[in-house]
Amino acid sequence: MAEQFYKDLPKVELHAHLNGSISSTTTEKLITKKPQLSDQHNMTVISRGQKRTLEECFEMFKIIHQLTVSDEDIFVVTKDVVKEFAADGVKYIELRSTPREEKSTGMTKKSYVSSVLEAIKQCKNEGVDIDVRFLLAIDRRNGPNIAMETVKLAEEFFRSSDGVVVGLDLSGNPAVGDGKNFIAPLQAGRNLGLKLALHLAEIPNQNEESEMLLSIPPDRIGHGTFLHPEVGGSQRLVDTVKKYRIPLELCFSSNVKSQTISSYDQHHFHYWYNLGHPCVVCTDDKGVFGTDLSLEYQITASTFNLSKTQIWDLSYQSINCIFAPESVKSDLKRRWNELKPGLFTQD
Ligand SMILES: CC(C)=CCNc1ncnc2c1ncn2[C@@H]1O[C@H](COP(=O)(O)O)[C@@H](O)[C@H]1O
Ligand SMILES: [Zn+2]
Repeated sequence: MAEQFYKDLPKVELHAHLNGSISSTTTEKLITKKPQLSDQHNMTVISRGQKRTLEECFEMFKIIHQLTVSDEDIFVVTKDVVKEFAADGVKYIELRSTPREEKSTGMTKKSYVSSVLEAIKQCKNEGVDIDVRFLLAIDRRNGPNIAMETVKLAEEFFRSSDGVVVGLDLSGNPAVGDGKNFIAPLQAGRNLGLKLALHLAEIPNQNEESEMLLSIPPDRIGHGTFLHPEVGGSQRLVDTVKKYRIPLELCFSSNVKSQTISSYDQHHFHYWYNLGHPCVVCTDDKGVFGTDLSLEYQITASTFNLSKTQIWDLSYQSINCIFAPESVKSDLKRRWNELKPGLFTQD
C-alpha cells in the first residue's frame, strides 16, 4: 500500500489493459459464477517479491480470459476497474482492451466494446470522479487482417461514442508476429483521426521493428525498454523519439515482475527523465502485477530519490500526454491546481 501523499496525488493513468487490471475481489466475483475455474484464482496475480518470465505472464492472460467470457462479465469488470482507479486518486484514465468474441455466450467484438462503453457511462452517471476514455487494442498474435477489422470497429465507435473512444493500442506478446505487418492498419487508423499507443521495444533486439513503427509515428510509446543504445537500442531510435517528442508510458512493477528489467534502479525511466523527455508513470496490469498507480509513483520516488514537488510535476505533465482534446487538458490542469495546496500542507 502506498503512503497517503501518493494516494491523494491526483493522477492520470494512460496504460492499463482491462483484463490485466482486474482486482482479486472482482476475480472472486467472477469465479463464483464459474466454480469450475475456482482453482485458478491464485494463478492470476504475481504477489509481492515474486517474478515470472514474460512468456509465463502471457500464459496468465489465457486464464484471465476464461473468466471474462460474456458481455455481463466485461461490464462488471470494467465498472470495478474504473471504480478502483478512481478510489486510488486517478482523475483521468485511458483504458485499453482487445475486443474478443465468445461463441458460447454470444459475445461479439462489437458487443464487447459496447459493454465496456456502457459500464463507463454508468460510472459517469453514478458520479464516479474520473474521466474515462478507451482504446481498442490490437493483439499482434492475431495478425494484420484482424487488426484491420479492429480499426474498422474503432472507427465506428470513434464516431458514435461521444469522444470516449480515442485511439488504438498495439500489444500482445512482443515475441510473436512482426510489427511491420501492422503498419498499414495502424496508419489507416491514424488517418481516421485515431491516436496510436504502441508497445515498442518491450524486449531486446527489435530495432528494425521499432524503427518501422516509429516512422508512422505513434502518439505514445508503451515501455520502450530497449530503445536506447546502452541496452542494445540505438541513438537513431532515441533521436526519432526525441524529434517527435513521443511520450513514454512507463510501468515499473510490470517490467521488474516480468523480468525485462533486473531491478527498479535499472529502469529506463532514469534515462528518459534525465533527458527531460515526457514520461508517464503507469500500471500496465494492476491486477496481474498486484499494484496500483499510487504505488507506482511511490516506487518512482523512492528508486530515483524524487521530491514530492518533482512527483507532482511528473503527474501534472502527464496531462499533456492524454489523447482527449485540449479543453479536457485545461480542465484537468485547473483541477490539479485546485488540489495542490491541500496536498502540500499535510507535511
Ligand atoms: C504479460 C506481461 C509481461 C505484461 C506486460 N506487458 C504487456 N505487453 C504486451 N501486451 C500486454 C501486456 N500486458 C497486457 N497485454 C495485452 O493485454 C491483454 C489483456 O488485456 P485485454 O484482454 O486486452 O483487456 C493481453 O492478452 C495482451 O494482449
Ligand atoms: Zn502493456
